[in-house]
Amino acid sequence: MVEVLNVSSLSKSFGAIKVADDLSFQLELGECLGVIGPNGAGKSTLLNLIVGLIRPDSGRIILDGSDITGLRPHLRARRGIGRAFQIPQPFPHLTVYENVLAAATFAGGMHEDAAAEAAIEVLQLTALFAKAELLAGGLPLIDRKRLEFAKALASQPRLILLDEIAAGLTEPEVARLTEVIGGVKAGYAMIWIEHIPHALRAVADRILVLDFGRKVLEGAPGEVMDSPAVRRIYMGFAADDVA
Ligand SMILES: Nc1ncnc2c1ncn2[C@@H]1O[C@H](COP(=O)(O)OP(=O)(O)OP(=O)(O)O)[C@@H](O)[C@H]1O
Repeated sequence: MVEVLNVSSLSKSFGAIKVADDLSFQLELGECLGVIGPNGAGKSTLLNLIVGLIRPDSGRIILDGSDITGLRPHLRARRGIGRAFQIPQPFPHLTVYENVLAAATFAGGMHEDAAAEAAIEVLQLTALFAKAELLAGGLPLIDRKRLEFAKALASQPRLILLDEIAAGLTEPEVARLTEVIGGVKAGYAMIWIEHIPHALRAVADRILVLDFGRKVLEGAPGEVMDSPAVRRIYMGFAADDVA
């Protein structure tokens, strides 16, 4: 087992609001940690703490054995943290290939042939190869989501952070995106915030439940999703709604 991320006793408050409250968890290579919790629970804040956009009040973040708690965001990115957002933001006037190539070059620090090879490999992994020459701005939402994920992969990450990447997709599209994410996860450590329970069930190895910045529960997806407390309090639906 290779530990990629170790978060210990991470705390952060904005004024009187605790957005991270003594959070600790670990993540190994090939593992996907799903993160759920109600609106305002601190899920995006956790990712912002990990990428360095927000500094914690206390606690430590260790990536691949090195303490990155004090590092600035661009230096953390260089250590191998890639992020994909809910709203994809490709360069619309560049092709799909050029977008991924730009990520491999500028975020991944690769040059010429190596960047081109990496871009092609990522396009294949994300089922975008056939669309490589299309302009990113004209893609349907599912392909823009794939491209968002492809750009994160092209940045040569060890740790991939996914922030509600499946939001806004139809059911069949969620399944297609989930297949892509599940297909590559063995090579990375992943944290995936998502409000779609069955997407997390399909890919996540563990699920961490946040509320008011606190870890309420962490465990196997079935166990966590089937917990009456999670169904009622944190996800706002009744037991029978979960597939
Ligand atoms: N920069 C900031 N300054 C002050 N308060 C903030 C800041 N960023 C986040 N917050 C507050 O921290 C709390 C947690 O926000 P966060 O976006 O992390 O929640 P979330 O779990 O991701 O919610 P959602 O599911 O709605 O995206 C919220 O109350 C939010 O208003």
